[in-house]
Amino acid sequence: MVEEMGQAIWELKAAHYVRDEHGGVTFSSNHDLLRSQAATWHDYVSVWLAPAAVAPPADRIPNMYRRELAAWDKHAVEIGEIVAGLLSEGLGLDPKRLKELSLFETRIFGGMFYPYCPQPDLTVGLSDHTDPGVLTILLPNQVWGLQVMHGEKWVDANPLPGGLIFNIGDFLEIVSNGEYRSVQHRVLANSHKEPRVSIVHWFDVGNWGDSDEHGPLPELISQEKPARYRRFTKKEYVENFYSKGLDSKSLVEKLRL
Ligand SMILES: O=C(O)CCC(=O)C(=O)O
Ligand SMILES: [Fe+2]
Repeated sequence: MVEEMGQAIWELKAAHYVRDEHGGVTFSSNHDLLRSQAATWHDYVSVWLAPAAVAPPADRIPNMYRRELAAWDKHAVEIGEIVAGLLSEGLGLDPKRLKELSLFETRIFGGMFYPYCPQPDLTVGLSDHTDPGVLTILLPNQVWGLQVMHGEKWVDANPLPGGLIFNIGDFLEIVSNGEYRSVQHRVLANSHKEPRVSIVHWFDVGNWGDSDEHGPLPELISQEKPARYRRFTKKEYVENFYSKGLDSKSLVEKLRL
């Protein structure tokens, strides 16, 4: 479906081409184009799925993938909740703790489309970044290109057929007081003739007023393990993300004590 949208006729793309990143359905080329220092080699479809206040009316979602998207979202929520339970337990907390904090209430679907790039040494497909939210689920096709930073080195994250990849985001790193680390990753410009396609589900905090604060969970802070990050407001979080390209400093670096 993302591949179809990527290859779609220009009229369809143009109907959804917007650079507003705060809700609804968008189609854009190089989604952080106006914020980053250099252009990268991808097209991008996104749909805000929840909360309802930012989700588009159903008829704004292109007909060609309305049903598939709803089905995929349902599965992504199921698996996201299972993983959230395991992540809570991994912190020694009640399995429902992260969910009850409304950490998984905002969901954004992203369809990343990386067409063949004739000069892949001149740019990347997607700049080096950490995901700002809580958890990301990736479902890539079999065209290779994703890399993660391991130690000081970029390592290929080769796709397994049908395999899902879960990324910890900055938010979860902070809430877990650094027990989980957000992973730095990037996508190389696609040198294969076939397009690289990756389906992305970002889970983020819902139900969060402008002046409410989040920070390391109090039960994870002790004399032996003092807070590693300061608390922050929604305003700070949103401004940090939207004032820069993907390629510059993450929130984690700014909040580290
Ligand atoms: O294309 C991919 O597999 C990764 C996409 C990604 O990292 C992102 O959109 O945040
Ligand atoms: Fe990412």
